[in-house]
Parts: sequence; C-alpha cells; structure tokens
Amino acid sequence: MKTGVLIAFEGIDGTGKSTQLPLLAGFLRDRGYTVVETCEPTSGPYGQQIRALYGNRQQVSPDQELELFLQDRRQHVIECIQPALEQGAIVLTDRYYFSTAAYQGAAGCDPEQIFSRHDFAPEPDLVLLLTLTPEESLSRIRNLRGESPNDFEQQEQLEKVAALFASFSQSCIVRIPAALPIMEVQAAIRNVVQQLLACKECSCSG
Ligand SMILES: Nc1ncnc2c1ncn2[C@@H]1O[C@H](COP(=O)(O)OP(=O)(O)O)[C@@H](O)[C@H]1O
Ligand SMILES: Cc1cn([C@H]2C[C@H](O)[C@@H](COP(=O)(O)OP(=O)(O)O)O2)c(=O)[nH]c1=O
Repeated sequence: MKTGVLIAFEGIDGTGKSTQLPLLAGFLRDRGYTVVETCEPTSGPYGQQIRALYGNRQQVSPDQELELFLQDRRQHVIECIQPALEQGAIVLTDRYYFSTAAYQGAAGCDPEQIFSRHDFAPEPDLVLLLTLTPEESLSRIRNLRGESPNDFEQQEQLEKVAALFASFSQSCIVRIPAALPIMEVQAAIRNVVQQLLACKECSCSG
C-alpha cells in the first residue's frame, strides 16, 4: 500500500532535472522529511543494457528498446519505489514512465499504449515537467556539460519528444519553465511541492 509521496522529474535532456532534484531533496530533508533520490534508467542490469545503446541506438528496434525500459522500470518499482513509498518516504525520481511515452513514442511506439502498459507503476502524486526548447537543451549539453549529444539527444528526435511531452494532459503534471536561473527554477519547484505536501498533510482532495 502506498503511503509516501511520489514525485517525478520529467523533461527533455538538459532541462536541469539532475540539477534540481538534489536541491529539492536537501530542502525537504532540512524540513524533516525522509527522502529517497532515484533515477531511470537505473544502474541495474536493464539500465546497463540501455546505457550501452547511447552511442548506437540502431542496434535494437523501437519495440525492443521499449521492452528494455519497461523491464528496467518494473525492477525499479519493485526494488526501490514501492518499498520506499510503503515506508512513507518522499520518492524523487529523475524520469519515470512519461519519459517512455515521450521518447519511445517519438521513436514510433504508440504513447497511449505505453501509458496503458504501466499498470504496475504507482501513479505519481506530482510530475514536475521541466520545459525548455530543444535548441537550449542541446546548447546546455554541449556548452555546460561539455558533452557531445548521444543518440537519444539528436535535435530532430528531441523536437518530437518535446512535442509529445507538451501533449500530455494528466492532472499530476505541473509544467516548470526551465530557462530561468537555477535557483529561480528551484523556487518554482519548491512552491509547487510545498502546496502538494500541505494538501496531503491536511488530507484535502485538491
Ligand atoms: N537553470 C539553469 N540555467 C543554466 N544552466 C543550467 C540550469 N539548470 C541546469 N543547468 C546546466 O545545464 C546542464 C544540464 O543540466 P542537467 O541537470 O544535467 O539536465 P538533465 O538532468 O535534465 O539532463 C548542466 O551542465 C547544468 O549545470
Ligand atoms: C527513462 C527513460 C529514458 N529515456 C532516455 C532519455 C535520455 O536521453 C536517456 C538517458 O536518460 P538520462 O536522464 O539522460 O540518464 P543518464 O544521464 O543517467 O544517462 O534515456 C528513454 O528514452 N525512455 C525512458 O523511459
């Protein structure tokens, strides 16, 4: 049974998910919450197979790629997310099934079918969807991270991924403009999370 709080960070590559998530974790821990920080792809066997595709995505079909992300997530839910939620933790995950619907959707799979294949995955209480243009995201990857974009980070592909993220309308999604300075993005995130926690703590429905 889920008693904790599940918050997913989503968005195209370079939007600042792995910058913002630890800042939120620290903020929440300072306020006495138990926080579990996690990410997908995981470091487990399926996550490692996925990482091996970064430089050579063509070696698998979109369907095979989708299966790998599903297997990785199933293991992530069973071994990490569900136990942490049962213990009442706030779980912060860097990516979740919205990434699969967007990225594998952009690769040719059906996003609706991808959502419907996630009945094993607890629905998040909140999805913080960081928004940035693909141009800005690629510029951050090249200039700030100092990396060459990998096979998942090609502009044409990221345009499709961003368009799919923009099309999702689940009520748990809150869009956070990510082009602002780091601590301004963090302030917007904290504001939304504090509202969610206040709501949970007073058991109101909205
Ligand atoms: N708001 C921001 N303004 C400027 N640079 C940022 C901002 N957020 C993150 N960055 C930088 O952009 C790069 C990508 O951020 P990162 O957190 O790795 O993105 P993601 O995890 O979404 O791929 C990093 O070099 C990071 O330091
Ligand atoms: C979770 C997930 C990620 N991805 C992609 C998005 C990213 O381009 C890539 C790696 O994710 P990323 O968040 O960059 O992880 P890391 O920095 O640890 O390698 O995988 C999918 O295509 N589908 C998914 O379901």
